[in-house]
Amino acid sequence: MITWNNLDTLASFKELEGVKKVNLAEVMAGENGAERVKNYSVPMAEGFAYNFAAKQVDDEVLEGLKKLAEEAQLTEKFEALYNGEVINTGEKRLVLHHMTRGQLGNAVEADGVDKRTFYTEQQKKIAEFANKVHAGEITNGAGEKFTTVVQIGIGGSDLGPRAMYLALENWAKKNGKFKMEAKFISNVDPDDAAAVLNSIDVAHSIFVLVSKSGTTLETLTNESFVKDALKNAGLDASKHMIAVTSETSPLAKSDDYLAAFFMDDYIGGRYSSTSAVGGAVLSLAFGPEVFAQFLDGAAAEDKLATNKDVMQNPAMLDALIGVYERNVLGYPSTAVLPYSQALSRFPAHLQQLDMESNGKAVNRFGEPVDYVTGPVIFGEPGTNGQHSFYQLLHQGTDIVPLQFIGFKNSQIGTDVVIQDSTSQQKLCANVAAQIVAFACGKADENRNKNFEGGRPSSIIIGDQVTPESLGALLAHFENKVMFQGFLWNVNSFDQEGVQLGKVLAKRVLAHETDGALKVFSDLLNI
Ligand SMILES: O=P(O)(O)OC[C@H]1O[C@H](O)[C@H](O)[C@@H](O)[C@@H]1O
Repeated sequence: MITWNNLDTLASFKELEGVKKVNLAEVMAGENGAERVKNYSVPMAEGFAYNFAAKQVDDEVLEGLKKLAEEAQLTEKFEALYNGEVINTGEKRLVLHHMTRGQLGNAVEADGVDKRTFYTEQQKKIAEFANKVHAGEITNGAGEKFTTVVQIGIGGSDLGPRAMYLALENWAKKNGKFKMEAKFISNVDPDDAAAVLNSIDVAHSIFVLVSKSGTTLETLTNESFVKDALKNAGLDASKHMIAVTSETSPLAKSDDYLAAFFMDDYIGGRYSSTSAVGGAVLSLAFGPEVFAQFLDGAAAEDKLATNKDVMQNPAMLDALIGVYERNVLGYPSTAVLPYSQALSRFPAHLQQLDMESNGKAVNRFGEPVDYVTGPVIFGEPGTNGQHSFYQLLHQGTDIVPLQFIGFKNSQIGTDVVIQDSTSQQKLCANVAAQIVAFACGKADENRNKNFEGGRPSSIIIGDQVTPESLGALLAHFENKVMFQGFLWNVNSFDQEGVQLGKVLAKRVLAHETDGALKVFSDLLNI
């Protein structure tokens, strides 16, 4: 029997609050620290390891976290989720994104169909379509091959696919898998669509309109923007556009598209990179085989997340340490710091994934909770971040837990030796140095130059950003966020908090305003 309880009602949580806090600077110093780095590491899929040596935990805290995982029934809740229970209580929906990349539990039937069959059929259709585009069997009106794919979408219909495309672009070019360049239009700022349209050859571009609901103002506006551009170029828009949406959306019934591919309400936007939402653009850009490899990596990581043993379940451990930092140590935010240029937009994707999922002040039954939930997530790739906001991370008044991601190898492989080391070695040297600098600090008589240390971080270390490893990394964070939602007893799968602003914006555009809204509207010349 699963019971959904608030974090502060769990005996194991109360016990954890009483456990002696770890002095990170102390435990990370000397031989002891070296031992921790060797031992506090959990294998992940696709050659990754999650190393938490520099987190503010010890064996006693870990014991407490294991008890918490058990009492909060994390494994059982995940099991219920992938077996098709209505986990999204706010919207009364199942949560099935894991099914887009594998089958963890039972077959799930919903809306009269087997869901796994539905998702794989969509993938097959996308693969066939992409292969035909690449083979020149599906062409523009003049019978010429498409060379560019442009995704139009926002939020979950943009961030994940864009981050994944950028992560694999150079890998694909290097490995002979690059089929088409991809561009993305998301913002309703007209400069976004205009700039993208100016940068491409519209006559040889295929546009993927992505909107699960089919009602998102920004996306529909940008669709019209693009259709206008196609018309102005004397082109038939319906020969240049495909749609990815849910079967119940208004877009699903339209004849305006060359083809339509479907996801459904059981795949949250921010969890949709492995569905048709990521599938269409990534299959067109790199070929369906690459997209399938990406799904394999995600599936492998999902499997690990089913493990009952916390020490063999990196996503669960990461989640538990995060909750410990948030609710016991009281740290307000988390920085995600990939030391990889390929992951330049990965932090932006994680911002939505994490903050839209767990930025909640009521539990899954709609009752207010008496504890803090999701942290503020931000990040930039290293080393760029080091020359930007690391000052605050090292010496600011807030302690910000850090999640480093590092790779032994670059993607392109071109490198130079300057001052006896390659750029890749310099990159990796920096991440190693940062972990120790944050954890251990350095005493100095000059207070201004003093580093307290005690600033916790973890690192996920991998070989290279490849389709498989990227899939695994994505699934790790999706599962981490899910487990944290279980611990906080919030519904991680709805996002009511984004509605009010949308409603008020509509009122502004309809000139139905008064008070502050009216004055702001006037100030902005609407
Ligand atoms: O895919 P769509 O239905 O167009 O939704 C796009 C995005 O907009 C909404 O406002 C939500 O906050 C996001 O979760 C969603 O991903």
